[in-house]
Amino acid sequence: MHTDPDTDMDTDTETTALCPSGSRRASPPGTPTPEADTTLLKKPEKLLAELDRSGLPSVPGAPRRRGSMPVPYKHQLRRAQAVDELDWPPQASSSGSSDSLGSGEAAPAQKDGIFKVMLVGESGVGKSTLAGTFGGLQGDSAHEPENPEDTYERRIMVDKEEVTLVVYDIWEQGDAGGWLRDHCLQTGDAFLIVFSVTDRRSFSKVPETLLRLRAGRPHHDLPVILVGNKSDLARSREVSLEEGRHLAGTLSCKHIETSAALHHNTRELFEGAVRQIRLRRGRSRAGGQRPEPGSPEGPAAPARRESLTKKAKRFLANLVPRNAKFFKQRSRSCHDLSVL
Ligand SMILES: Nc1nc2c(ncn2[C@@H]2O[C@H](COP(=O)(O)OP(=O)(O)OP(=O)(O)O)[C@@H](O)[C@H]2O)c(=O)[nH]1
Repeated sequence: MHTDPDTDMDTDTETTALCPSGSRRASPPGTPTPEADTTLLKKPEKLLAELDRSGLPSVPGAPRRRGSMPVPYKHQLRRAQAVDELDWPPQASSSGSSDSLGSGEAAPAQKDGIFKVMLVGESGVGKSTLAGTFGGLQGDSAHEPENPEDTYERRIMVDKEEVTLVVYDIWEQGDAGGWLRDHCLQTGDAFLIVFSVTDRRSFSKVPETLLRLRAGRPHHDLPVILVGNKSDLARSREVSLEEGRHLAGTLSCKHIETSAALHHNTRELFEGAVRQIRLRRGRSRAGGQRPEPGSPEGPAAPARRESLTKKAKRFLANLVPRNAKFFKQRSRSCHDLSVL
């Protein structure tokens, strides 16, 4: 059992729950946001509210939509319609994030300071509990089903630089969750694939989830961290630390074990996600990112439709690194979230 009080998130950071109108409650730095002031929404409504926020007028001084105002017509559409009729998928931003949610018309410098992290994984592995630890919530009452807080925004210091980290816990299982999963895929700057070390089934689903993520953003070098949660439950452990690391090495991901219940390694996880995004942004600025196909510097767009076999091969090639030396390097450092 680990008890590590140091792993709690910074106390000098600011937490902002996103409100229904999509406008954030701005509290001055250092002012704690009262929990009672937090407006709780169900997941789809929260997402629409976020979409609304990205559509706010960019004119300085223009009024922001209040909760009492009617929702714009496009947001009153059914989910499927809304996806079809809004420009989808959104264009990738220069910062490497599609920015369909959240940052709206932010200046590039601002965008660079916003890091969007998606919690994904099977049901019951502890995604909401992890998100709660990030949001500063504590105790069981924070995770009552009628309080489905699922998006947290905090300003945190990582390596002496302040960033705005937004953590989304909106991943849904099953057919009904397809729309939200697509949003997750297109929006995230980094993905935390959470499994429970006490549930081998959730671990065995990791490659499939990763494949889905990489297939959804084939031309992006997505930061992905495998998170073995519930490490405090030593007696019911079904997945060893070595197995987790080995899988991460094989899949070219990072790996960390956490206990959301004890706040063990949770701070390392979220700060690590920021570092992974920063490293990739730095590399892409230095010219190392793979260009989009069809772009002047990228490979020519395929003239013909690919066969299913070819597509499958390409997905697998993306999943497993081709170069054995590279693979060894990656697998050795998969637990170090401060390096690529
Ligand atoms: N012992 C222990 N229990 C945990 C930990 N993390 C989460 N739990 C418990 O596991 C259960 C499921 O946690 P959730 O956070 O709801 O899991 P989830 O992945 O969000 O589940 P869905 O909302 O169904 O997708 C809850 O009873 C949590 O209290 C942990 O680190 N240790």
